[in-house]
Amino acid sequence: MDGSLPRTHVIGAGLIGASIGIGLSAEGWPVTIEDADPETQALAHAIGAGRAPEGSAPDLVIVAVPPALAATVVAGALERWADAVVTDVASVKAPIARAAHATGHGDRYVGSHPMAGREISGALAAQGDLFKARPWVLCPNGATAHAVELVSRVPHALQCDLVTMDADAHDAAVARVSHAPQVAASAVAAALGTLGPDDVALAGQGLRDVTRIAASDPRMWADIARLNRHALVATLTHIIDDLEDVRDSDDVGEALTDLIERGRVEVARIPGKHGGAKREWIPVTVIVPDEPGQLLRLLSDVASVGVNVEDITIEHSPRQPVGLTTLHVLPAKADELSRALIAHEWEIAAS
Ligand SMILES: NC(=O)c1ccc[n+]([C@@H]2O[C@H](COP(=O)([O-])OP(=O)(O)OC[C@H]3O[C@@H](n4cnc5c(N)ncnc54)[C@H](O)[C@@H]3O)[C@@H](O)[C@H]2O)c1
Ligand SMILES: O=C(O)C(=O)C[C@]1(C(=O)O)C=C[C@@H](O)C=C1
Repeated sequence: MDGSLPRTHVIGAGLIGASIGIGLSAEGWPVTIEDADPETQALAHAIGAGRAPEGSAPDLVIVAVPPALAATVVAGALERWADAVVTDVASVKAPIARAAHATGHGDRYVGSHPMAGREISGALAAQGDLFKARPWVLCPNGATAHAVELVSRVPHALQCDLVTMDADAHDAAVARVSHAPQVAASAVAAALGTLGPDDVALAGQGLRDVTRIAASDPRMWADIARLNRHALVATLTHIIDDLEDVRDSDDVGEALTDLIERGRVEVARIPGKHGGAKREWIPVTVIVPDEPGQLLRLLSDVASVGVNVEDITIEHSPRQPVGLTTLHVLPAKADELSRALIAHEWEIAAS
């Protein structure tokens, strides 16, 4: 390494590998990227996720393959490049750390886990800013200070919130904050199977909020469940016990009140957009005709007022040629935005 930016090689050019490649390349890092699938590899090069692999050895290797393959690919990279530091981004850390240490080169391995992703896979879904302001976990587990410093440059470059943890503690925590939520979202979505299309069309925002990740790739989650089975089963047992208490109670209302009250306490502890305290935003819902260009016109009108949109959600109305677009803004800005949009002849929905 010439003392500046590390020559970085990404293995696996799907959603996460290509997003990292785009993000680091945009920061000027020399990135090469490879994928077992030649079409995916060509696509990754075309979208700016890195150049084709070349002869010289990398300083840093980032393994972004499916979870079940991560241990083998990490071990292979440690053997292949004797001076390189190796990291991976798999959603479960302890089994991969064990495999890295079994090679005898575990001091050059630092496990990583960016706590951001999407419910769609593949390079086409990649975004260079996918990880911005999100937690990025490092599990050094016996790595050298040089290896930890080198790997930590990745989350710094991608403007992530760096968190250092032991691999087992990481796996226990993500069972609760990531893996069980996927199971719960899929179970709620699967329960819609008894309904016909007209009944499903009644869905409001509550169902959408709870089921976004139900569209996820089952292959990735099957790998994650197998690798983190123990912690996942413990978490599911906790959730199932709570659900059984509600189902079996003589007073279902009282049992549900207890569950919702405990849930309210815990949900308030989930950090908001930038990892800090959750911010209170006010929703301004606008009725937008389902026609090309209308959403763009709305956002231009919002921009002309100078109000920052903190978040945006779009709900399509199944039987009407309109969509409901909800703009989440700071409380001090909500009235000003509503008045300005009405002046621009937008219809505001009652909240
Ligand atoms: N998707 C998420 O939300 C998310 C978030 C954080 C971390 N992760 C972790 O990131 C990793 C990648 O997930 P993804 O969502 O990018 O998956 P993906 O399916 O989009 O991409 C994986 C890529 O790896 C390639 N690949 C498979 N075996 C390979 C090999 N031996 N050599 C080179 N390439 C190979 C595949 O062809 C594919 O393009 C997983 O380990 C996952 O646990 C995923
Ligand atoms: O936002 C999503 O789509 C995700 O599911 C991302 C998510 C998560 O649970 O937060 C999923 C798995 C990864 O290991 C890390 C991030």
